[in-house]
Amino acid sequence: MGSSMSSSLDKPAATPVSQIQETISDNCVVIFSKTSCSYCTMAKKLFQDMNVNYKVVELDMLEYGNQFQDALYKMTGERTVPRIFVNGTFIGGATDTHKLHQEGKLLPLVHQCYLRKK
Ligand SMILES: N[C@@H](CCC(=O)N[C@@H](CS)C(=O)NCC(=O)O)C(=O)O
Ligand code: FES
Repeated sequence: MGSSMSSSLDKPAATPVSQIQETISDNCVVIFSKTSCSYCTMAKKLFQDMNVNYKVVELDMLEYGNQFQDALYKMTGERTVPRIFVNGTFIGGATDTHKLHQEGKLLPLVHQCYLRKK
């Protein structure tokens, strides 16, 4: 499963927003998470159960994680975790993502991204 940490995210966050934008354009599914957060674990499990690869950024493992949370606040209106992006777009937190999945809308978004990258 794609759960490796990016070293490019583990340095002074001069432009955290652009680093986040790069990460979400490089990966179909990105979960900004904390290792201590069970909502985050549930969100990861949702994608695992769908056999969908995701990139996870564990903000509590990054020296500048706080700055990334500030950037996520600017981009999404909340600095809570998880913050989940699919196909380059913010889809919400854990609750929103589970709801999208229940409505059958999550997998189509992931597939759109796969098709785009072919
Ligand atoms: N309904 C939101 C709840 C998000 C939330 O409250 N997250 C808490 C942890 S479970 C949080 O981010 N607290 C602030 C922090 O960790 O910086 C979701 O499903 O994502
Ligand atoms: S579930 Fe409590 S920190 Fe996220």
